[in-house]
Amino acid sequence: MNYKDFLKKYFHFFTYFHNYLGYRIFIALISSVLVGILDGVGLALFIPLIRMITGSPMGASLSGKENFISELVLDTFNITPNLLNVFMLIFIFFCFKGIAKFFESYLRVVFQQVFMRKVRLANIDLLNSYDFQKFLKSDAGRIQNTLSGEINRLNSAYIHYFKSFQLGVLVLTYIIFALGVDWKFTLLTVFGGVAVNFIFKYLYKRTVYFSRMFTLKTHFFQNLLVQKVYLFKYLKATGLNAVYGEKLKSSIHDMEGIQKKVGLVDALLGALREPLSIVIVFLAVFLNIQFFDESLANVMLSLLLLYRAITFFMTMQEQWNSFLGVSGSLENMRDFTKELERGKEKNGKIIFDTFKEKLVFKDVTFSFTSKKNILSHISFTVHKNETLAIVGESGAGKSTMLNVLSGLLLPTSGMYYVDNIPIHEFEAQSFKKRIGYIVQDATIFNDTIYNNISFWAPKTPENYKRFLYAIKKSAIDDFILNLPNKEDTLLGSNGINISGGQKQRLSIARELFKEVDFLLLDEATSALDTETEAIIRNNIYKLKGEYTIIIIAHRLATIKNADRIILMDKGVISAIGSFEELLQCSSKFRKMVSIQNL
Ligand SMILES: Nc1ncnc2c1ncn2[C@@H]1O[C@H](COP(=O)(O)OP(=O)(O)OP(=O)(O)O)[C@@H](O)[C@H]1O
Repeated sequence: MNYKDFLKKYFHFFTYFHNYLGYRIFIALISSVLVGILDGVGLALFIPLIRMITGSPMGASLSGKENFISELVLDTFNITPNLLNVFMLIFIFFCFKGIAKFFESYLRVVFQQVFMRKVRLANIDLLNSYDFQKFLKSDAGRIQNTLSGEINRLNSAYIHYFKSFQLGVLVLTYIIFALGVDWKFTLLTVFGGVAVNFIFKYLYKRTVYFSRMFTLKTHFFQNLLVQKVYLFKYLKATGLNAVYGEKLKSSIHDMEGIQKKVGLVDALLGALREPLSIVIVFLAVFLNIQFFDESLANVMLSLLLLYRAITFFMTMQEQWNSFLGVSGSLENMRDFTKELERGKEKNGKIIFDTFKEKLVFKDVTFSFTSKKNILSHISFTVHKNETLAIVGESGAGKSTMLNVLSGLLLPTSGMYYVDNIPIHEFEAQSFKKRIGYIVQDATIFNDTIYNNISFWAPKTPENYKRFLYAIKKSAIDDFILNLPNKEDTLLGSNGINISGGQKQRLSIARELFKEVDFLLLDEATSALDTETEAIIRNNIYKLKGEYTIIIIAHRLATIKNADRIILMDKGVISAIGSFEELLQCSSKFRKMVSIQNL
């Protein structure tokens, strides 16, 4: 077993931090050990000091092994044990401890920031490259919660974990010192401590369980909250706001209930700790005097050292329980990251520069599950700058086809070629950059019109020229340039509200601002009134021949001027051709046309 496997098996929390912090974790640990040693040695030097000041019988017995630390230090540095020298030595040790403590505390904060940054950046990168199909199955509340609230709990987990570790080092240091003074008494006390820890183990387990439950409950709450904001209008308009609000409130009560339970366990641990420690120490003192016949002076000295060890041990337990209380977030984050890693989209190596010739579907089948094909054996070709429309009944597979065309979904079988190269051989991002995607719900960001369209591109003369081109092509230029603040007008919840048609034109402008080869429109104009729809439709057709356009629309008027139309029926192509050709060859199409009075 190599050291990584060993760490993984016995120190999985440690391994998690180690994955992000690497060598830094050892620097942090060494600095903790140093603080512990300097503190312990500094304190041990008080023993000769007490002896010198009091000359007490307790001090008199403190020579030889009982005094091993101070003897060692005095011998090593060849120092005459007088009051001033010992005092100076103690002072120097505590100064060194101060310096070590400073570095230890500072490094803890620095490494904590490094850890949080690395976790955040790694997960955001992974989310960027998360496969769309996997995303469809994921829980939006969980994603949101993990990357916001849960990440703060992870921060607390880091702090508590390392504090526990540092305190553990101090406990060990004092136990070693106490062992040097009176090993029998120390061992008895340590065994007692270990025995009591078994009682605490059950309580620790409960804390871990509640921590996991809390994470799950917060995912659920976030999910409800996201939907509450997203569906606000619908919920408000239908009076369902109150009912939905009750769900949210009940979720808040659930979270509160769990946190109260964590608090209860924590309070129990806190309350039990001191009485149990007293019992252990008392028993150890009793056994020691009764059976080992050690002098009370030695016991008292070990007790002094053990008192410090016990104090640190109790604080360590508190920190550890606080760590366990948030450890659910660590497990959640680890699982979340693994899930994102597993769900990484397939990525080829070929950089897609620009579209040259044709898109070819060759016997493409797509299914979400093995049970049902959503697209079955589809074959067709789209030539550069052609305008292709896809029509068909609801659920026929039109959006799925567009998702495959855009590379969001990969064929389950068959092959999709772009300029004769299989789609999965392209570097995904470079292909997707060449796509303009316009959907029914126009996407508007809370920012200025310029930023909404340029996607935060700097306002250089070149970009501004492109901006003017985009707003002109999408027929929104008059509206924007007549606003008091023109393109600097704020949109969205922080700015002005604009109509559905204006939003749609803005989102078309955003796609035209980008240098794209393809314009994919999925029911982009179906939410608009006929007049606005006609305006946008004309604008889109003005782009004919400049872009390769693929349109899904239920309104057949929208697609009348397309070069070719694909009629989908239950996942297969029922007919393909121009509007007139389909009228000739497809009774289904004729029926659709007559229903829409075209
Ligand atoms: N994420 C998914 N998981 C499983 N099945 C899905 C998923 N998305 C869509 N489907 C199924 O795929 C089929 C085709 O859906 P698709 O959205 O492509 O149809 P469509 O023709 O665009 O319909 P509409 O006109 O109503 O938008 C439907 O039966 C749908 O239930």
